[in-house]
Amino acid sequence: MLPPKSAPPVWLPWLSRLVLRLGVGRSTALLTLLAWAGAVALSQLAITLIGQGDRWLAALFSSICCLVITPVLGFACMRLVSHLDLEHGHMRRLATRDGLTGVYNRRHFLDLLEREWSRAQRYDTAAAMLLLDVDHFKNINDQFGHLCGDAMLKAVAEALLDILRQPDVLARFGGEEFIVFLPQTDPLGAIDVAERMRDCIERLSLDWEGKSVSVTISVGVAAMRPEHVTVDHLIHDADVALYAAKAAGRNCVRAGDGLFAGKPSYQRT
Ligand SMILES: Nc1nc2c(ncn2[C@@H]2O[C@H](COP(=O)(O)OP(=O)(O)OP(=O)(O)O)[C@@H](O)[C@H]2O)c(=O)[nH]1
Repeated sequence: MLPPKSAPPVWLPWLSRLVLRLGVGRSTALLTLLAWAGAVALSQLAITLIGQGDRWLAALFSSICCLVITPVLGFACMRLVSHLDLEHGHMRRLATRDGLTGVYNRRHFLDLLEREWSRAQRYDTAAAMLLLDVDHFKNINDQFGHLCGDAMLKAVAEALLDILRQPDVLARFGGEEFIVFLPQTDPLGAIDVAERMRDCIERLSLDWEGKSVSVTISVGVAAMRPEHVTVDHLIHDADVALYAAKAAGRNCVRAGDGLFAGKPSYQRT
């Protein structure tokens, strides 16, 4: 039987909140200052208590308090604060990232999207959404095993990240489905990105137990339009376009109706 886990000290949550609020540098400085103030108070106490009897002993004790206790406590504070900061980073990562691929998870993507959406609407800038689905992914699991499927999803996510610009947001939307928000991107630009992604994944090859495994993706493209009242409308348009890409035989890009304001939907030849 495992020994019962001891409860964390009561001051730890308080310290954790302090590090979150002030950051590593400022909380280390504050704690070191407190340690120094404690050491000075201790040395004053020593001078008062021992000072009348032995002045040398009092001077030695107060020097030890100031010269030894302050750096030791300061160093300990720095270690503790860095450790708490690492832990916060780890927790943040768990809350916002997909555990397998490392890209954003669906929930965090939707949070980010709300922010990006209001910014695009406020400044009246173009924006687009891509919904990508790995074709016949079940076959990869069935033929090469689930671990190979996992490795393939990681490779796909990495390849997609390589294509995107810094402000673009990529997330794993579901099992073998990814979603991308492209701020300040017009419809033609979005289709260009989608086509480059499709082409890159088609050329991607995973070496698995001596065999070369490859997949293709279908991509649905939707552009932000005045009729879109919420982000859900944009996602819905991308979903409809993705469905069209699947219906057209997969490994292709399709754009939502109305993307070109009257012009026919994009077709890959
Ligand atoms: N290895 C692995 N497989 C997953 C993961 N998430 C979902 N899948 C699998 O992805 C497969 C998706 O299958 P389907 O929804 O039938 O779609 P598909 O085979 O890709 O076919 P189309 O989408 O129609 O082209 C299922 O077999 C799921 O088990 C995952 O994290 N790892």
